[in-house]
Amino acid sequence: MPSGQILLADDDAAIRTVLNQALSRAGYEVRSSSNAATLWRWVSQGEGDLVITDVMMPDENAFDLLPRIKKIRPELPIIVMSAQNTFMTAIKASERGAYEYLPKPFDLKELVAVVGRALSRPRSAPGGAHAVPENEDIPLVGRSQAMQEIYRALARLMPTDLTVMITGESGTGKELVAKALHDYGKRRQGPFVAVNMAAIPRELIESELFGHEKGAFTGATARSTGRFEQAEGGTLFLDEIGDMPMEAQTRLLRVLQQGEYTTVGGRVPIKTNVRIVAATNKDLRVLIQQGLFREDLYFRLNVVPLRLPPLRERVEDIPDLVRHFFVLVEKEGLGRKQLDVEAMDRLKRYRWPGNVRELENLVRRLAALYPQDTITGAIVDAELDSQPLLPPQPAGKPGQTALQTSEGLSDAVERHLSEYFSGFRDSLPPPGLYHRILREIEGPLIGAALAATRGNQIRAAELLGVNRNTLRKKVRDLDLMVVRSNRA
Ligand SMILES: Nc1ncnc2c1ncn2[C@@H]1O[C@H](COP(=O)(O)OP(=O)(O)OP(=O)(O)O)[C@@H](O)[C@H]1O
Repeated sequence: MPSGQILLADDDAAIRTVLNQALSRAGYEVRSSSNAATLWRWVSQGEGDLVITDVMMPDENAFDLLPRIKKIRPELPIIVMSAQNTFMTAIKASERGAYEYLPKPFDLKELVAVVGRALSRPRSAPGGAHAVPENEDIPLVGRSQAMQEIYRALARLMPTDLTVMITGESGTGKELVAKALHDYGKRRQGPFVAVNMAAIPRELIESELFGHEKGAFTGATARSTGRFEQAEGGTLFLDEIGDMPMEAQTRLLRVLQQGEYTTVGGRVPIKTNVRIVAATNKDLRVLIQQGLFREDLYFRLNVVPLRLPPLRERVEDIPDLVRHFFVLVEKEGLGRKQLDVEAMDRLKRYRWPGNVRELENLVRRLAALYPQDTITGAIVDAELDSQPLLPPQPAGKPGQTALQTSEGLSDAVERHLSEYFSGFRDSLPPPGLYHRILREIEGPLIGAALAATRGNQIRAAELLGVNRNTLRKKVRDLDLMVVRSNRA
């Protein structure tokens, strides 16, 4: 049974009661208060093994209190809860030395797990507070659940130098996330250098990245520095990493393994101190199967994977993003507009194949081309005319709803398979394809059913129309993670 005293501060009595019950049931002793002053008194008297606090309290903002607590008791873990779920909240929590940040509402089981982890971590490793620039324009916009996860992951990554692999469709914000990791991380005084593998001729990639010596190849008339050298002490963002040729992959692997490289045509190993953030919109595991990407490099790069969801999976972010882009274009001298309800509805039902970039471009067009202050649904229709809309949210019972998206599932699978087969050119994929493909479809299907039922396996089995035991076995066999929530 775990033990320890928890100091809890939140001005909402209902939240105090619920958390008190959950934590007491888990074996902790809880003292709770509705204000920051009492929390501060307890902490300064040396009480408590862990603090859980809301950000907005009647007498003080917890972000102002945190540095004082850290000063007198640097090893006391602090968990911050907030309903103000922006990127900056997550970053500030990390910057002020919070052990963890939980956007409200959260799962009680998760809170208890975080408390358990915080209390069992080695005492000599206090959550490293690091100062980040004050009051920046918020770089990442969106408060959807999916973005909350990204913010929390970013906040945890800020004080580290870990290699990060960002995946996501084109235009989902991969470069923006890489830049935020740099700008708010501990290397922000160093350079941020971005290289797009798809934009450089393949035969020049090695020299671009690692530099070359004079005479290394025809046309190399002088020594040239590479991007690694330019990024020394900072971050190197390797975009479209799936397009990196094999030879360059081998050199990159060496950097990740040994922290050194040689220039093209050079012999002397050069030590390097660069944080690598890679990004791709391709499935690297498919490239590995096709022999186009080194598996060992994949594992070295994929230390912390971050998946950016496509915009159609977080349509609730669209109003915030639209507002954000209108503010940006206003700063550039274009008129500020607003969207009527119908126009916003159209945007939420659109597929957004180009994701946030496409939305940003649309806002620019609306600001530049239309004199009226209010943008109507008809205008949005005219601007998006060639693109298919998603069907409206079905109102009928789930059982009556046809399995329908703007691209049929079988069309998508067919397209995927044809790309997969063509990757093997004259040969065939490895045997066992039937079961491999079915597994790939089963995983997301069961995952989606569990997510929709918040991890309730009985309801997920009903939804899927399979036996409960069958579902349990599949979850085990496919090694799926089940996240339960009491909000099911
Ligand atoms: N969450 C967000 N908040 C604000 N702006 C965003 C967000 N996500 C993306 N953008 C904007 O959308 C545009 C595209 O983002 P970005 O270039 O980072 O995407 P990407 O995934 O790297 O695209 P690609 O794969 O095509 O290189 C940029 O102008 C970026 O500023």
